[in-house]
Amino acid sequence: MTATPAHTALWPAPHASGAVTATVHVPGSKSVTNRALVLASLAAEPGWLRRPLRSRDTLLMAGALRAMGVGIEETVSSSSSVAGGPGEAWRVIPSGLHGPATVDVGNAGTVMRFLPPVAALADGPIRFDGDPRSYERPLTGVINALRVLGARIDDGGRGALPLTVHGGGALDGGPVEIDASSSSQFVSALLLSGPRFNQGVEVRHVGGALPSMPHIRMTVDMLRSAGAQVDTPEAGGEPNVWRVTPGALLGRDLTVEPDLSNAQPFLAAALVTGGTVTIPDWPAHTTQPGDALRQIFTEMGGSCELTEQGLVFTGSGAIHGLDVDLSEVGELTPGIAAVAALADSPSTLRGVAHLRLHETDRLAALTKEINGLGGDVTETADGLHIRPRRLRGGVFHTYDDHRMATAGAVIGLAVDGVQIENVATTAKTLPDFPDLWTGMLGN
Ligand SMILES: O=C(O)C1=C[C@@H](OP(=O)(O)O)[C@@H](O)[C@H](O)C1
Ligand SMILES: C=C(OP(=O)(O)O)C(=O)O
Repeated sequence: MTATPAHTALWPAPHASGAVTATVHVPGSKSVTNRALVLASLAAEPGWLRRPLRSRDTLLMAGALRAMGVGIEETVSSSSSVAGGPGEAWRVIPSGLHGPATVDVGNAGTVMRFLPPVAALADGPIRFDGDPRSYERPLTGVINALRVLGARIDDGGRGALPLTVHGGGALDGGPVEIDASSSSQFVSALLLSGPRFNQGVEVRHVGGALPSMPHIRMTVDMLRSAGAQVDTPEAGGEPNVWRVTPGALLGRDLTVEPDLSNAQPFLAAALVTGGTVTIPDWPAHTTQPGDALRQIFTEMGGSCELTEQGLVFTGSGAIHGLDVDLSEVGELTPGIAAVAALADSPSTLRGVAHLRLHETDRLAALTKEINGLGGDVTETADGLHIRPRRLRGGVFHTYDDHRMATAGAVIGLAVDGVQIENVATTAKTLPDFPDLWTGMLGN
């Protein structure tokens, strides 16, 4: 969070007049789409990406890879006879990566962390720049590791963006120690390009607790599906050590799962209004952290069932507070905080100090904006205490954070007169949010 922003456009968050009943088709996962784009670009043969997420973060990723020479062709198929069914499909055609090129990372953690290792494999200079907030987000783990692995990087001594990676067409690779306690994306970044390093890579995390472990498991799973050999702590290896063997990556035909973290506000709508929301294509098995919502929102008063139609989530009308460690699923915090502010008992959200360095300082932003509506939230060293109180309408600022906007919309269902400042910031991962939201409410 920075200083209170000037009001840009205000979006009146719709108030729910009763229990919501809806089926919501949630677009593809940001985290899967951006990993798939990187892996397909590093592969030895072309691949397909079906039902990719089309949002600011994924278009920035595609644009950056194109700038380095990768072919990404966007096609739309209306035929269900095409493998993967109707919808959008991207054909990714790898080629020799090269500079000079400029990469706009926006404020996408996946782009600013996953692509410097790719750039180190390119031939020529690749300049990275982005939104002002991207300069403040941690990157030293990736920069220092790449230097140890043989890359030349000019970051003006900042340890942050903007920077230039002077790619030499190949990278030695080998063992490296990093402190990834500020972002799991440091580990994912090094592993994703690891098969293409001459010696592969051995990443050893040293430092405080590692957040967002499901996202690291997603990286490992997707690498293995592309033919990479990865040794992990889970597979009987050393704790906090991951090894990727050098080797060619396969071109895949991958259909992207719905983004379960973006399903969160819609599930919250069922919980908050005592209604029922169905999310089609909810995967039976997934590494996405959003799958934890089945348990978390059940503990908060709902119930759910995985059916042929998808995940059917039903609210009971009651909303309970909870005491929960969210370190594995940090990106769910804003949505959980919004529901907790409407609950019948207090909540403690723990294990998420690193959210201070996300799109905005999410702990400060949630505290300020919920309290601005009459709430009683205090920050702790690693999270939030939320004591529910009757809330009133008012402006809910978003600080260019998509998950602040969707959290405000959840509160608006129950509290009349909430106005979301800059709802368009949801374009980072869910450009259709306002339409999906009003559609869900039958407007
Ligand atoms: O690898 C990924 O796709 C992500 C990892 C997490 O980052 P942090 O570990 O920095 O929280 C998560 O919060 C982010 O939204 C997406
Ligand atoms: C933290 C998030 O994004 P990023 O990938 O930019 O880190 C998020 O989407 O909640």
